[in-house]
Amino acid sequence: MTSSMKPRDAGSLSSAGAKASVLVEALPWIQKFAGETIVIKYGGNAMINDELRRAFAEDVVFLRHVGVNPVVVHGGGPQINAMLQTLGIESEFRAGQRVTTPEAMEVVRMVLTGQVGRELIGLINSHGPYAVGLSGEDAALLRATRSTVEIDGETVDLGLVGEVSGVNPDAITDLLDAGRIPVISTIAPEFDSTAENAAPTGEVLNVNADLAAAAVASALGAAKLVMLTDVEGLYANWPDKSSLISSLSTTDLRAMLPSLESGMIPKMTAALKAVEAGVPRAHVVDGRAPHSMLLEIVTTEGVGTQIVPDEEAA
Ligand SMILES: Nc1ncnc2c1ncn2[C@@H]1O[C@H](COP(=O)(O)OP(=O)(O)O)[C@@H](O)[C@H]1O
Ligand SMILES: CC(=O)N[C@@H](CCC(=O)OP(=O)(O)O)C(=O)O
Repeated sequence: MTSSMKPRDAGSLSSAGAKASVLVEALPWIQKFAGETIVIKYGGNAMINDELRRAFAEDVVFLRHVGVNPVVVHGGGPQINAMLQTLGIESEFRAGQRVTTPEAMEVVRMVLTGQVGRELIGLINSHGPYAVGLSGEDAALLRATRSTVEIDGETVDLGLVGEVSGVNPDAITDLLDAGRIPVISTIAPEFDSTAENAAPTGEVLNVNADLAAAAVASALGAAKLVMLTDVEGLYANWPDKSSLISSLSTTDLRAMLPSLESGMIPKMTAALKAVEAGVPRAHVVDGRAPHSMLLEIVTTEGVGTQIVPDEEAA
């Protein structure tokens, strides 16, 4: 060999074959979802380290480059907890949602829109001018009414917590049409009723990010809702790790809902609402594994738990 010749190691052809088969397997899925909108909920518990956050940003940009319209809805529960703790503000969760006082609300808004959202936007935009941050307050994106939860047959007040009562999809589709990637923080102005002509009260409400993502996915007619979290998916007998469910119908999920705990309550309620509103698939995937979201979308096997309409589960 001369000095300009570089040796190729013997195994490189077979490893190239394996890489090519991954790409070829992705092709029908890329074709299926090209031109479609996929709503990706990035949970605060899945943003564990820089490597994972960077991998998430790469996946989102990958999807955009193969013609999919990704819409990111982010959480930030642990990040809000850390800031509340620093400021010495107490906060508790009921049925997986934060009881939100006016004092806590200011922190929720600051952390979600000023910290967590900003960081994601920066990571995505290290690949090009794609991400634009929106809160539910921007361009009348979200409307919300006060939300309560039922615990043991009792109605529990959550304070300044909202459920989405309306979505203005134009605020998102205008950005998608311009080739951008919307990154949504789930703060929403309060309206005094769900009616179209309802008046804003002047308050802003804290909306659970899973539930907001489901409302956004339904309003956009998304092809999928993918929720990244810190477990492999939904376990039938939590915390028994051998009981991971790969697929279940909306009827089976509805039956399971009363037995669910903590963060899985809003997450599975969101999945159910999205699929019942016509989103063909909702998925929960493990955000602690790099590129899990992309694997879910572009591989045949998929990962995590998927929720499908009853007629497809049969
Ligand atoms: N049946 C279940 N299967 C999986 N996780 C469950 C289940 N029941 C409760 N959980 C809890 O739900 C958590 C995920 O919800 P949450 O903490 O709100 O995540 P995120 O911040 O990603 O929205 C898991 O970490 C787990 O502790
Ligand atoms: C009402 C309510 O609980 N809001 C959530 C909003 C953030 C969120 O949902 O974050 P994760 O997706 O990381 O859990 C909260 O205050 O923590």
